[in-house]
Amino acid sequence: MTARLIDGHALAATVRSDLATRAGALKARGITPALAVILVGDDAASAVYVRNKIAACEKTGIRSLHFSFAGDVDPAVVFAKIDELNRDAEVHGILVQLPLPKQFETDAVLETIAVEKDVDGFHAQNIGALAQGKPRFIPCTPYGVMKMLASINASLEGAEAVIVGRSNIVGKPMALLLLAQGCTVTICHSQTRDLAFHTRRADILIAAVGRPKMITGGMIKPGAVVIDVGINRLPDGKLCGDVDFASASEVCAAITPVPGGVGPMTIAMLLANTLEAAERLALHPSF
Ligand SMILES: Nc1nc2c(c(=O)[nH]1)N[C@@H](CN(C=O)c1ccc(C(=O)N[C@@H](CCC(=O)O)C(=O)O)cc1)CN2
Repeated sequence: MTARLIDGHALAATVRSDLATRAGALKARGITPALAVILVGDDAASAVYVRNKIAACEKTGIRSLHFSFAGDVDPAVVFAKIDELNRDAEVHGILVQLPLPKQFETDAVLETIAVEKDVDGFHAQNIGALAQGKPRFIPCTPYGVMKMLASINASLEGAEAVIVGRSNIVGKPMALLLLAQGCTVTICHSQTRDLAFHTRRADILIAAVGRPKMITGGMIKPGAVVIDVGINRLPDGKLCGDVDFASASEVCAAITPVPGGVGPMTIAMLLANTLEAAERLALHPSF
Protein backbone atom coordinates (compact mmCIF):
# COMPACT_ATOMS: atom_id res chain seq x y z
CA MET A 1 0.00 0.00 0.00
CA THR A 2 1.26 3.50 -0.76
CA ALA A 3 -0.32 5.99 1.56
CA ARG A 4 -2.18 9.16 0.69
CA LEU A 5 -0.21 12.23 1.74
CA ILE A 6 -2.03 14.81 3.87
CA ASP A 7 -0.41 18.06 2.75
CA GLY A 8 -0.28 20.55 5.64
CA HIS A 9 1.01 23.44 3.51
CA ALA A 10 -1.88 23.14 1.02
CA LEU A 11 -4.54 22.81 3.73
CA ALA A 12 -3.05 25.72 5.71
CA ALA A 13 -3.22 27.92 2.58
CA THR A 14 -6.94 27.11 2.23
CA VAL A 15 -7.56 27.93 5.89
CA ARG A 16 -5.63 31.22 5.59
CA SER A 17 -7.59 32.26 2.53
CA ASP A 18 -10.89 31.89 4.44
CA LEU A 19 -9.41 33.76 7.41
CA ALA A 20 -8.21 36.62 5.17
CA THR A 21 -11.82 37.13 4.06
CA ARG A 22 -12.98 37.22 7.69
CA ALA A 23 -10.14 39.61 8.62
CA GLY A 24 -11.23 41.89 5.75
CA ALA A 25 -14.81 41.90 7.03
CA LEU A 26 -13.63 42.91 10.51
CA LYS A 27 -11.43 45.66 9.10
CA ALA A 28 -14.40 47.02 7.17
CA ARG A 29 -16.03 47.50 10.59
CA GLY A 30 -12.97 49.37 11.87
CA ILE A 31 -11.45 46.45 13.80
CA THR A 32 -7.97 45.20 12.91
CA PRO A 33 -7.45 41.73 14.39
CA ALA A 34 -4.17 41.68 16.32
CA LEU A 35 -1.96 39.00 17.84
CA ALA A 36 0.78 39.69 20.41
CA VAL A 37 3.63 37.16 20.52
CA ILE A 38 6.06 36.97 23.44
CA LEU A 39 9.39 35.21 23.00
CA VAL A 40 11.77 34.70 25.94
CA GLY A 41 15.35 33.51 25.42
CA ASP A 42 17.30 32.47 22.37
CA ASP A 43 16.01 29.00 21.50
CA ALA A 44 16.68 28.78 17.75
CA ALA A 45 13.62 26.64 16.91
CA SER A 46 11.31 28.95 18.89
CA ALA A 47 12.70 31.95 17.01
CA VAL A 48 11.84 30.23 13.68
CA TYR A 49 8.29 29.39 14.83
CA VAL A 50 7.70 32.96 16.02
CA ARG A 51 9.00 34.36 12.72
CA ASN A 52 6.68 32.01 10.84
CA LYS A 53 3.73 33.04 12.99
CA ILE A 54 4.38 36.71 12.29
CA ALA A 55 4.77 36.07 8.54
CA ALA A 56 1.49 34.10 8.53
CA CYS A 57 -0.27 37.01 10.29
CA GLU A 58 0.95 39.37 7.57
CA LYS A 59 -0.34 37.06 4.80
CA THR A 60 -3.76 36.94 6.44
CA GLY A 61 -4.33 40.59 7.33
CA ILE A 62 -3.75 40.15 11.06
CA ARG A 63 -1.62 42.77 12.81
CA SER A 64 1.18 41.24 14.87
CA LEU A 65 3.10 42.66 17.81
CA HIS A 66 6.31 40.93 18.80
CA PHE A 67 8.04 41.23 22.20
CA SER A 68 11.41 39.55 22.81
CA PHE A 69 13.10 39.21 26.19
CA ALA A 70 16.56 37.92 27.14
CA GLY A 71 16.71 34.40 28.58
CA ASP A 72 17.68 35.70 32.05
CA VAL A 73 14.86 38.26 32.25
CA ASP A 74 13.10 38.64 35.60
CA PRO A 75 9.73 36.85 35.22
CA ALA A 76 8.06 39.95 36.75
CA VAL A 77 8.91 41.87 33.56
CA VAL A 78 7.11 39.28 31.42
CA PHE A 79 4.11 39.21 33.78
CA ALA A 80 3.91 43.01 33.52
CA LYS A 81 3.93 42.83 29.70
CA ILE A 82 1.15 40.22 29.69
CA ASP A 83 -0.87 42.39 32.06
CA GLU A 84 -0.43 45.39 29.76
CA LEU A 85 -1.52 43.35 26.72
CA ASN A 86 -4.52 41.93 28.61
CA ARG A 87 -5.73 45.52 29.11
CA ASP A 88 -5.04 46.67 25.54
CA ALA A 89 -8.39 46.70 23.69
CA GLU A 90 -6.59 46.65 20.34
CA VAL A 91 -4.93 43.29 21.07
CA HIS A 92 -7.19 40.26 20.57
CA GLY A 93 -4.81 37.33 21.00
CA ILE A 94 -1.75 36.82 23.22
CA LEU A 95 0.69 33.94 23.20
CA VAL A 96 3.90 33.13 25.02
CA GLN A 97 6.15 30.89 22.96
CA LEU A 98 7.10 27.66 24.76
CA PRO A 99 9.36 26.37 26.17
CA LEU A 100 10.25 29.08 28.67
CA PRO A 101 13.62 29.34 30.47
CA LYS A 102 14.01 27.52 33.80
CA GLN A 103 13.30 30.48 36.11
CA PHE A 104 9.71 30.58 34.82
CA GLU A 105 6.82 28.60 36.20
CA THR A 106 5.12 27.93 32.87
CA ASP A 107 1.59 27.32 34.21
CA ALA A 108 1.68 30.58 36.17
CA VAL A 109 2.64 32.47 33.00
CA LEU A 110 -0.07 30.80 30.90
CA GLU A 111 -2.68 31.54 33.53
CA THR A 112 -1.82 35.23 33.53
CA ILE A 113 -3.10 35.54 29.96
CA ALA A 114 -6.73 36.73 29.88
CA VAL A 115 -8.90 33.68 29.00
CA GLU A 116 -10.64 35.58 26.19
CA LYS A 117 -7.25 36.35 24.56
CA ASP A 118 -5.69 32.92 25.17
CA VAL A 119 -5.44 31.93 21.50
CA ASP A 120 -3.12 29.01 22.31
CA GLY A 121 -5.93 27.56 24.43
CA PHE A 122 -3.48 26.58 27.19
CA HIS A 123 -5.11 28.42 30.11
CA ALA A 124 -6.50 25.96 32.69
CA GLN A 125 -10.00 27.43 32.25
CA ASN A 126 -9.86 26.92 28.49
CA ILE A 127 -8.60 23.34 28.88
CA GLY A 128 -11.40 22.79 31.42
CA ALA A 129 -13.98 24.12 28.95
CA LEU A 130 -12.60 21.73 26.30
CA ALA A 131 -12.78 18.82 28.74
CA GLN A 132 -16.45 19.63 29.36
CA GLY A 133 -17.17 19.61 25.61
CA LYS A 134 -17.68 23.41 25.53
CA PRO A 135 -14.46 24.56 23.81
CA ARG A 136 -13.61 28.26 23.68
CA PHE A 137 -10.11 28.08 22.18
CA ILE A 138 -8.81 24.74 20.99
CA PRO A 139 -5.00 24.30 21.30
CA CYS A 140 -3.59 24.92 17.84
CA THR A 141 -1.79 21.64 17.11
CA PRO A 142 -4.68 19.30 18.04
CA TYR A 143 -7.08 21.71 16.28
CA GLY A 144 -4.94 21.46 13.13
CA VAL A 145 -4.88 17.66 13.39
CA MET A 146 -8.69 17.57 13.56
CA LYS A 147 -8.85 19.72 10.39
CA MET A 148 -6.44 17.33 8.67
CA LEU A 149 -8.58 14.33 9.63
CA ALA A 150 -11.69 16.14 8.36
CA SER A 151 -9.92 16.96 5.08
CA ILE A 152 -9.66 13.25 4.25
CA ASN A 153 -13.11 12.44 5.70
CA ALA A 154 -11.52 10.13 8.24
CA SER A 155 -14.19 8.10 9.94
CA LEU A 156 -13.94 8.85 13.66
CA GLU A 157 -17.14 7.51 15.21
CA GLY A 158 -16.27 4.25 16.94
CA ALA A 159 -12.68 4.36 15.66
CA GLU A 160 -9.78 3.25 17.83
CA ALA A 161 -7.56 6.32 18.29
CA VAL A 162 -4.14 5.87 19.87
CA ILE A 163 -2.09 8.90 20.90
CA VAL A 164 1.57 8.43 21.73
CA GLY A 165 2.48 11.31 24.07
CA ARG A 166 0.66 12.87 27.01
CA SER A 167 1.75 16.52 26.93
CA ASN A 168 -0.61 19.28 28.03
CA ILE A 169 -0.27 21.06 24.69
CA VAL A 170 -0.81 18.10 22.34
CA GLY A 171 -1.54 14.64 23.78
CA LYS A 172 -4.18 15.51 26.37
CA PRO A 173 -6.24 18.02 24.32
CA MET A 174 -5.93 15.69 21.31
CA ALA A 175 -7.52 12.92 23.36
CA LEU A 176 -10.41 15.19 24.38
CA LEU A 177 -11.11 16.22 20.78
CA LEU A 178 -11.06 12.65 19.44
CA LEU A 179 -13.22 11.50 22.33
CA ALA A 180 -15.76 14.22 21.50
CA GLN A 181 -15.93 12.85 17.94
CA GLY A 182 -16.76 9.33 19.12
CA CYS A 183 -13.33 7.67 19.07
CA THR A 184 -12.26 5.16 21.68
CA VAL A 185 -9.08 6.81 22.87
CA THR A 186 -5.88 5.34 24.30
CA ILE A 187 -3.00 7.56 25.43
CA CYS A 188 0.42 5.89 25.48
CA HIS A 189 3.50 7.33 27.18
CA SER A 190 6.98 6.53 28.44
CA GLN A 191 5.67 4.04 31.01
CA THR A 192 3.39 2.17 28.59
CA ARG A 193 4.45 -1.50 28.75
CA ASP A 194 3.91 -2.72 25.19
CA LEU A 195 3.67 0.29 22.90
CA ALA A 196 3.37 -1.72 19.67
CA PHE A 197 0.43 -3.71 21.10
CA HIS A 198 -1.49 -0.43 21.35
CA THR A 199 -0.31 1.25 18.14
CA ARG A 200 -1.20 -1.85 16.06
CA ARG A 201 -4.83 -1.52 17.19
CA ALA A 202 -5.10 2.10 16.03
CA ASP A 203 -7.36 3.19 13.20
CA ILE A 204 -6.13 6.71 13.94
CA LEU A 205 -2.56 6.92 15.22
CA ILE A 206 -1.20 10.22 16.52
CA ALA A 207 2.54 10.36 17.28
CA ALA A 208 3.52 13.25 19.57
CA VAL A 209 6.41 11.98 21.60
CA GLY A 210 9.49 13.84 20.29
CA ARG A 211 11.60 10.78 19.40
CA PRO A 212 12.83 10.57 15.81
CA LYS A 213 11.30 7.75 13.69
CA MET A 214 10.19 5.85 16.78
CA ILE A 215 7.01 4.49 15.18
CA THR A 216 7.87 2.07 12.38
CA GLY A 217 5.70 0.37 9.76
CA GLY A 218 5.57 -2.86 11.79
CA MET A 219 3.82 -0.98 14.62
CA ILE A 220 1.00 0.26 12.38
CA LYS A 221 -2.33 -1.36 11.48
CA PRO A 222 -2.76 -1.72 7.70
CA GLY A 223 -5.12 1.02 6.47
CA ALA A 224 -4.65 3.29 9.51
CA VAL A 225 -4.46 7.08 9.34
CA VAL A 226 -1.14 8.25 10.77
CA ILE A 227 -0.63 11.81 12.01
CA ASP A 228 2.94 12.73 12.88
CA VAL A 229 3.18 15.67 15.29
CA GLY A 230 6.90 15.19 16.05
CA ILE A 231 9.46 17.62 14.67
CA ASN A 232 13.00 16.37 15.35
CA ARG A 233 16.26 17.68 13.98
CA LEU A 234 18.72 14.93 12.98
CA PRO A 235 22.53 15.32 13.33
CA ASP A 236 22.73 16.03 9.56
CA GLY A 237 20.42 19.05 10.08
CA LYS A 238 17.39 17.45 8.38
CA LEU A 239 13.98 17.40 10.06
CA CYS A 240 12.05 14.20 10.67
CA GLY A 241 8.96 13.16 12.57
CA ASP A 242 8.28 10.59 15.27
CA VAL A 243 7.16 8.19 12.54
CA ASP A 244 9.51 6.38 10.18
CA PHE A 245 7.82 7.77 7.07
CA ALA A 246 9.30 5.26 4.57
CA SER A 247 8.13 2.10 6.34
CA ALA A 248 4.89 3.63 7.67
CA SER A 249 3.69 4.81 4.28
CA GLU A 250 3.92 1.23 2.97
CA VAL A 251 1.31 0.16 5.53
CA CYS A 252 -1.06 3.01 6.34
CA ALA A 253 -3.84 4.57 4.25
CA ALA A 254 -2.91 8.21 4.88
CA ILE A 255 -0.02 9.99 6.56
CA THR A 256 1.24 13.50 7.30
CA PRO A 257 4.80 14.39 6.25
CA VAL A 258 7.44 16.16 8.38
CA PRO A 259 8.15 18.90 7.51
CA GLY A 260 5.05 20.18 5.75
CA GLY A 261 2.39 18.38 7.77
CA VAL A 262 1.04 19.31 11.19
CA GLY A 263 3.48 22.26 11.70
CA PRO A 264 1.94 24.60 9.09
CA MET A 265 -1.54 23.68 10.34
CA THR A 266 -0.55 24.61 13.91
CA ILE A 267 0.16 28.13 12.70
CA ALA A 268 -2.99 28.31 10.54
CA MET A 269 -5.16 27.38 13.54
CA LEU A 270 -3.42 30.01 15.67
CA LEU A 271 -4.61 32.57 13.12
CA ALA A 272 -8.10 31.01 13.23
CA ASN A 273 -8.21 31.37 17.02
CA THR A 274 -7.00 34.98 16.77
CA LEU A 275 -9.76 35.82 14.27
CA GLU A 276 -12.27 34.07 16.51
CA ALA A 277 -11.07 36.13 19.49
CA ALA A 278 -11.34 39.38 17.53
CA GLU A 279 -14.84 38.50 16.27
CA ARG A 280 -16.03 37.61 19.78
CA LEU A 281 -14.54 40.77 21.30
CA ALA A 282 -16.11 42.83 18.49
CA LEU A 283 -19.54 41.33 19.17
CA HIS A 284 -19.27 41.33 22.96
CA PRO A 285 -16.69 43.93 24.03
CA SER A 286 -17.12 42.89 27.70
CA PHE A 287 -16.64 39.15 26.92
N1 LIG B 1 2.99 28.97 22.63
C1 LIG B 1 3.22 27.85 21.94
N2 LIG B 1 4.41 27.25 22.00
C2 LIG B 1 4.63 26.11 21.30
C3 LIG B 1 3.60 25.57 20.48
C4 LIG B 1 2.35 26.21 20.46
O1 LIG B 1 1.39 25.76 19.78
N3 LIG B 1 2.20 27.36 21.18
N4 LIG B 1 3.88 24.47 19.67
C5 LIG B 1 5.25 24.07 19.44
C6 LIG B 1 5.99 24.86 18.39
N5 LIG B 1 5.19 25.41 17.28
C7 LIG B 1 4.38 26.47 17.54
O2 LIG B 1 4.63 27.32 18.33
C8 LIG B 1 5.42 25.03 15.92
C9 LIG B 1 6.30 24.04 15.60
C10 LIG B 1 6.57 23.75 14.24
C11 LIG B 1 5.94 24.43 13.24
C12 LIG B 1 6.23 24.19 11.80
O3 LIG B 1 5.60 24.77 10.94
N6 LIG B 1 7.22 23.38 11.48
C13 LIG B 1 7.66 23.19 10.11
C14 LIG B 1 9.17 23.05 10.11
C15 LIG B 1 9.81 24.35 10.55
C16 LIG B 1 11.33 24.25 10.62
O4 LIG B 1 11.95 24.42 9.57
O5 LIG B 1 11.88 24.05 11.71
C17 LIG B 1 6.99 21.95 9.54
O6 LIG B 1 6.62 21.06 10.31
O7 LIG B 1 6.84 21.91 8.33
C18 LIG B 1 5.04 25.41 13.56
C19 LIG B 1 4.77 25.70 14.90
C20 LIG B 1 6.05 24.22 20.74
N7 LIG B 1 5.84 25.51 21.33
